[in-house]
Amino acid sequence: MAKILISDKLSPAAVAIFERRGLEVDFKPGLAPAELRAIIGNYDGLAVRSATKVTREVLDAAPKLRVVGRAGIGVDNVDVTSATARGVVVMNTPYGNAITTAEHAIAMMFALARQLPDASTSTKAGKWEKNRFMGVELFGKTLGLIGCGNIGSIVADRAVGLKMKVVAFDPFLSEKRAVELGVEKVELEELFSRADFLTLHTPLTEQTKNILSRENIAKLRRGVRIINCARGGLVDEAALYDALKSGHVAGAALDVFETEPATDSPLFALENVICTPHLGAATAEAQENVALQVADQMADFLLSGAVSNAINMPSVTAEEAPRLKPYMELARLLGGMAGQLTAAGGDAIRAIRVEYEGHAAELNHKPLTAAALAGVLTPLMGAVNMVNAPVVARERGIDVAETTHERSGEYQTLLRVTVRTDRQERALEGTLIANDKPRLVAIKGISVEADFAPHMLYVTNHDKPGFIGRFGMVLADAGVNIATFHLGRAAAGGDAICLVSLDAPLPDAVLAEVRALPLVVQAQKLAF
Ligand SMILES: NC(=O)c1ccc[n+]([C@@H]2O[C@H](COP(=O)([O-])OP(=O)(O)OC[C@H]3O[C@@H](n4cnc5c(N)ncnc54)[C@H](O)[C@@H]3O)[C@@H](O)[C@H]2O)c1
Ligand SMILES: O=C(O)[C@H](O)COP(=O)(O)O
Repeated sequence: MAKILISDKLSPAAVAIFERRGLEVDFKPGLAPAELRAIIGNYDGLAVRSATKVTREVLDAAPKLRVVGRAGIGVDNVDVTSATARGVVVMNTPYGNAITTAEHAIAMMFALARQLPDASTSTKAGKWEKNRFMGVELFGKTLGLIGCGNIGSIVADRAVGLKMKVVAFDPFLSEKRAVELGVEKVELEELFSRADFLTLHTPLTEQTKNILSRENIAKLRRGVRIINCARGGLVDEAALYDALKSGHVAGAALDVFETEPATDSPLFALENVICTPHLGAATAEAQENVALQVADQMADFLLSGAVSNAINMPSVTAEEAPRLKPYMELARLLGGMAGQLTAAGGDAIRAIRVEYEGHAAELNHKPLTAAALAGVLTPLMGAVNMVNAPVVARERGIDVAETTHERSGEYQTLLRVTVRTDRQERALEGTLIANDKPRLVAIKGISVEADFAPHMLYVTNHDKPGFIGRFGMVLADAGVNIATFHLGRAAAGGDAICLVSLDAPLPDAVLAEVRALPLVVQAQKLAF
């Protein structure tokens, strides 16, 4: 039974889902990094929020780990590159806390406009400072939105409802979508010069890091108020401090910080700064949403292979997972055979092409191609799986192509995996028999129908009398039992193929004898 570790404070709903889905789950929020490293080796799945740092060291200590589920949006606490390299799927819940976070940004904007936290503190202290807390209206003001994805769009919608003008900078926002949202798409410089309020809703990336740098803060309209409910690191905190002190920035509301937990910061001393401890997603509704969603996604993946909201793998819906399963196996086996034969030749792979014909052409072929790549690359590079295979192929400079052919030939459904090296091109074709049983149907264009078996021997030879008898005798003399025997040839007297399945692995000495037989061109053991 697959085992899950929950290492952050997820809603108990997640535990209930895992248990209902028949998975073993340990709920251990607040583990120190060393404690996490000490136990992570026992788990197939790790569910986190933002507190757990899923570093390379954690992943190194997790040989069984297949999936990291982030109950939330930002995955900057997960080393996705290392996870991908180790074949671990990383998934998040991209919508579950978006409304809640957008509402927090709007709440922060109101709080800034009316200085609510300080006004509340002062009133509770028995002061009645009616003149001290003069606010500003939001009506008619311009809100500058940096990042207009899920959360930014919801913020825009609410701001439009408040009769604000919204200008947005987001390189991936289309004009059409901007019109639908009622926002004006602008360049960053224009946003800087127009915004009365500025709110950030981008992930933290190389491009967005310090997007509000000292230089950019200086370009902002005097008296601007800044809201950051996205990520610390988007704003240069030292520069913000100076701009708040000088009055260039009238106020800032920060939910996120360069270093978290943020327990000490010069910004805390400023009156015109409002801070919350990364509470953007902290509502009962959002936490229930993300916990349920991440638990279901992780359980789907571990139990059926369905993949949703993965950062590093193509999606497979729960409906298509059972249909794709036998095709994944076929793709893996064809790729595995091509990989073993190529590895034996010792040549570097230049290109891999995966073709889909007939029924196979109608399938979601991205995960199938990933399975075929994993099959090809594993014999050459060790543990490669569907998650890391596309990256491994890209890193090795291997061209990967996918082609679909709607027409079907002799078979109603067919996969063809072709591996090209500098010396040769080798294509393997396979189909599914009775809908789910993988069968090899051709090698290098030569028809040869065979089931895949754990131990096989592949021989290419010249099609001349005498080969089959001598070959059979070598195996018989060595006490090697042939389970199935399949022959194919390009033309009478031409290139021929012999594929046998064996009850046990072929001893190397016997393989050497087969290779030494007259008419044999190549002989190679295969294992599946
Ligand atoms: N405070 C919290 O508790 C909390 C909660 C949820 C999410 N978040 C943060 O909010 C961020 C946004 O979440 P989302 O769901 O809207 O993500 P999203 O992916 O839907 O939207 C992000 C948007 O940023 C845009 N973008 C990327 N690079 C940009 C750049 N250089 N300049 C301008 N725009 C750029 C993208 O095009 C995209 O539209 C997340 O990455 C997460 O870090 C924080
Ligand atoms: O990216 C997110 O979803 C938010 O930052 C929420 O983080 P949290 O789950 O730690 O509250």
